[in-house]
Amino acid sequence: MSAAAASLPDFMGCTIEKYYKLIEVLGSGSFGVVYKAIDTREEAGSPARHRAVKIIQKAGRTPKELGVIRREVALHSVVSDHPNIITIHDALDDDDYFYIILDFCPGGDLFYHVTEEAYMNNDELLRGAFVSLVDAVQYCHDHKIAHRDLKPENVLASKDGSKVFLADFGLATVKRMIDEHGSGTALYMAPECHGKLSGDKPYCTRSADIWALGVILVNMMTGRNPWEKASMKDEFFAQFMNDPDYLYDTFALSRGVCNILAGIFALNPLQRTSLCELREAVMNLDTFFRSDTETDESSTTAASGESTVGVPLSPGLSPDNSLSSDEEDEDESPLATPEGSISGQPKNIGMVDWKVGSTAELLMARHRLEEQFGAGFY
Ligand SMILES: Nc1ncnc2c1ncn2[C@@H]1O[C@H](COP(=O)(O)OP(=O)(O)OP(=O)(O)O)[C@@H](O)[C@H]1O
Repeated sequence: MSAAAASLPDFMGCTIEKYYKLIEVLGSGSFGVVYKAIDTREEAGSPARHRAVKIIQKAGRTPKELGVIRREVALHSVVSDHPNIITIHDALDDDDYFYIILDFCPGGDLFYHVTEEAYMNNDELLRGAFVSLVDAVQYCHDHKIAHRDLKPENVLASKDGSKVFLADFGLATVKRMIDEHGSGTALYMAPECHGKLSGDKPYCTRSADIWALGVILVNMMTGRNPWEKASMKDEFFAQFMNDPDYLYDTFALSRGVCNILAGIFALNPLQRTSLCELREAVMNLDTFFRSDTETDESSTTAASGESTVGVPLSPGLSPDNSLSSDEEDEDESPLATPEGSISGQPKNIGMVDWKVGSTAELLMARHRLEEQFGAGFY
């Protein structure tokens, strides 16, 4: 049981905002507990009948931390109409809790499907799911939002793993460049996010998202991690840096996908494959996996079909996935305090103030300025 789950009362059987009856605990994370709910307005059998309700306690959080939660909901709301991003239907709060009403996703998260090896040696399932994820991230970037914590645990999936839905915008930002190092989940962080390799310089949040997609692709193809941390102190990453064939030699992957990975894992973020290029390359790829012929010709570890190469998967390693991010001090986004949202009875605090209001205006203003003066002016 997570700390959040332990400190929250049992909401089972409660009805939130007159309509959402909580019927089952789906899981808990660092900050809240997620229930399956029935929307009592919907007929039995309607796809909209089931919802997920995430409940986050306010007690013990600073105003800044509460602002981070509101920002998460606000940024998620901006992109939640994409088919591969989990939909937020409502965001409510009362004196004590936030209640975030989401699409119910019955298939668990991508981490589960990766551990079940759902995508291994299944080119079309993998291609469809991975490209959907790329599309979701592209949609975020088109709306000036970088996710910053892309990992299989933050992607929900359909039961067969063919459909994926990006979730958990807790670290998302509208900043293109950021100088906050070490924020995210180490396994998925690009070298420049750790700071050392790039001299602690500010880095591009969207390029870092692309790197994380590369690690997720390795997870989906192999059920393993390529390294624990993209740092020269990491034995596997150091091997990758010294040998361009490291991934090809380690895993039973096709030459084609290793070339794609080489573009994603470019050390220089400016040389990293763009999302458009990545999508196109994956769509045009013959196969992700090493063919028998290719395997016969190779005398590598990968050729033996060995599944203990690379780094094993380990869930939930997000030591820096913190609510107390210093980013809030300088966040340019005026999202922190939607009027009237903190006190009083549970009510709809969200979609008008947060979605159509300041966030959207800010993003649109940025978009116009970028069109006028070019990207990167801020
Ligand atoms: N929309 C949803 N539909 C179905 N299950 C969900 C949904 N959202 C979350 N869950 C389930 O609830 C669990 C907890 O989700 P939550 O977002 O609180 O935490 P997390 O992502 O595991 O952790 P953290 O917030 O610490 O990153 C998830 O692992 C998932 O199994």
